[in-house]
Amino acid sequence: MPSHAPDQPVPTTPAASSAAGATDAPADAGDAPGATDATGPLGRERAHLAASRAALRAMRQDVEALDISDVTGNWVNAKILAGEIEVRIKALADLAGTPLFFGRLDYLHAPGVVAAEGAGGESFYIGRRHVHDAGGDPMVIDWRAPVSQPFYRASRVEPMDVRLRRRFGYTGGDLTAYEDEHLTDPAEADRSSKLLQSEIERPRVGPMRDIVATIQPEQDEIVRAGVGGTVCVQGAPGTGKTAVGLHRVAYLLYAHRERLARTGTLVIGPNASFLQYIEQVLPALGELQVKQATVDDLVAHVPVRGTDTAATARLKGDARMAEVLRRAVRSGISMPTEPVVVVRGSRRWRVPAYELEEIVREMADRDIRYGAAREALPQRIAHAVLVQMERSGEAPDDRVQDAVARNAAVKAAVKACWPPVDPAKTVLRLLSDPEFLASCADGLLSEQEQQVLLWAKPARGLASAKWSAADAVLVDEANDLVQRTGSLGHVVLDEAQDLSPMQYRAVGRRCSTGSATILGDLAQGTTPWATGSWAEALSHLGKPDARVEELTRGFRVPREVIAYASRLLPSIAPGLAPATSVRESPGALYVRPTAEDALDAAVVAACRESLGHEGSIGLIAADPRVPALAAALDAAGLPYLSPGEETSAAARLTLVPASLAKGLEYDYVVMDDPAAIVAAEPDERTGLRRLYVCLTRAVSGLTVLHCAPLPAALAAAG
Ligand SMILES: Nc1ncnc2c1ncn2[C@@H]1O[C@H](COP(=O)(O)OP(=O)(O)OP(=O)(O)O)[C@@H](O)[C@H]1O
Repeated sequence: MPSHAPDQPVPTTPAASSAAGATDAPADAGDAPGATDATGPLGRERAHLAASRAALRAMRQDVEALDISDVTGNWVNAKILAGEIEVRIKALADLAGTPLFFGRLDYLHAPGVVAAEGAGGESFYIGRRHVHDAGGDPMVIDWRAPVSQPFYRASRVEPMDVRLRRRFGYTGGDLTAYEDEHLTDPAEADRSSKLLQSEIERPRVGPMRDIVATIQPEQDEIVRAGVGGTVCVQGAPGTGKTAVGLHRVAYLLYAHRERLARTGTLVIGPNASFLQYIEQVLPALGELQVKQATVDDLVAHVPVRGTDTAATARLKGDARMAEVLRRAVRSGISMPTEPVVVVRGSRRWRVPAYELEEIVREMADRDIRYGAAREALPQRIAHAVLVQMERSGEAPDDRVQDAVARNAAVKAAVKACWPPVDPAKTVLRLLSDPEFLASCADGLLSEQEQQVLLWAKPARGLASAKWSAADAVLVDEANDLVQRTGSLGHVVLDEAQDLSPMQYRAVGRRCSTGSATILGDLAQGTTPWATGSWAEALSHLGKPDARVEELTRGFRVPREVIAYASRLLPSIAPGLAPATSVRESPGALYVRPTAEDALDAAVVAACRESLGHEGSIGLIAADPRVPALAAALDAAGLPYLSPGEETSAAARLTLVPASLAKGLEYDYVVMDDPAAIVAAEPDERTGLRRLYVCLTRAVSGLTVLHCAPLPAALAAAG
């Protein structure tokens, strides 16, 4: 694949930079290739970039100039329209430093036209958003459009009617290089892309960025999977799961904008600092409306002030709790023993107990929410009264039925046989009242398990209850039993391996009529209830038929580092294959034993050393070690950030507690004592998994400092 950089050095081999660009002017340039910047192929591409920028500015000015005073009849409509215009103006903002296009496709034939002798192919520039000129002709095509797809998928084996695929290289905001592939030219050798490689190897600073210019074919298959189906992606660290999930939302919003704008989309991540790390990816792709939340945010019906032991939390997250809660919510249902007598004027209407029982039993047998059944019952009883009225020659209408449904006797009967339920109070009672719990858990939970569930100090009321995070999930389930939770159009669930069955259910009801993208790595499961298989997780989510895909090519972790971390795999996830690394640099890996009293100083020295390199530095340590290391950094005068705070060229060092490292990445990682990271977890397997997560955060280099012996798997061989 030839690369070109007529005016500036780019990361290509001398052989690669010598040729084809000069003979391969853009298809629309018409004249012969020129030698100078302004008239040569690069010059013409730059001219197209400048013209596209101007066109985008004009598009934005057109929207800004819109006068809506005449078209909106009322204040509310005007507000809504003004809001939409504001969103559009923001989406059209030409983000400084973000290239407007990153690729070009020259088709052999006009898309959609059957091959015809001499038919002129069209040329398309592929970018982050659609740009058109004053006449409406496209200057840049959105990467999500069907016509852009071959940019990601076409190959020599299947060129997809593409004659030329061109990738552009930028330095800052300037177009400085391009690289061509002539997919139908049998004489051209297949070579890996230098621009792609340099993008992958690029040092990391700041929040996560989009990968729209370099999405790989196996990733693109997932990104463009249909909106109707749920996709589950198992992938080793750094294989691009998060990136793929975010680009998939952007793709779906493009392909099904109206439907998803109505139903909504949501990205669920493990914690607030992770969400901060990824929050700029979708806006950079022009998508400003996607909500982000943690699972805890979704179920925040009660204030969480308490904690559970691992055993209690695991049991509260067990799928059997769903049935315990169902019984608890419905525990008040009882069969009527008295008739209902409705007095209207001089007449009394009597619905006998056996008829009421039939109505209640039918409601109880039907799969409708407790609250919906409660609302329907008065109408059903009123209907029974109306039938009697009709039989006796009256002709009651709907208003009469409504009046009967509101009658005090009917209300009292409903209250007695189908009492109102407060979800939080129901859970509170379950966790505080041994007899109530025993009656709801009969045959489901052993006596011992019931003991584990009960609060040591029963709560007196909602205000004093010390709810834990797992309790809040139970309240969410109870809520849904009473009133159906609204479903969004699409939900992306990242780091999905860590959820409990009850948490999967909570996420599942938020996409019950939509679809989901489930992303995770079984080897990175660090909760006591982490899932053992995707089939199990998907069935709890209510999506048992989801397609499971695997990504194995790692874009983050260099070869030597991933090989070192993968030594842990046989003990933490025996079935999983280690990831490969597409990074060319093997990475720097140092493992340094240190005396215990010299550890802090050695860590500070390693941070200083790493700061000598370009890019971000993450100092990862067991949570209990963080205060001591913070003090050591302070004493050494090394400023540092917390996870979630944005790294910049000026502030590049982040002190990361091991529990927050998941999903993040740093150019250089300094790891404090691995044994302490393992020891901070409730059991060894979880500890080794946490260590695996921490070891796989490095993009360019990893320095491990240890005073305690390394875990056996790491110390062994190599
Ligand atoms: N096609 C690609 N081109 C360039 N960079 C990529 C590509 N795919 C992934 N990356 C980069 O690789 C890094 C890892 O990606 P990401 O965080 O999405 O991986 P992950 O599988 O979610 O990792 P983890 O399991 O650790 O959470 C990111 O910096 C991402 O931008």
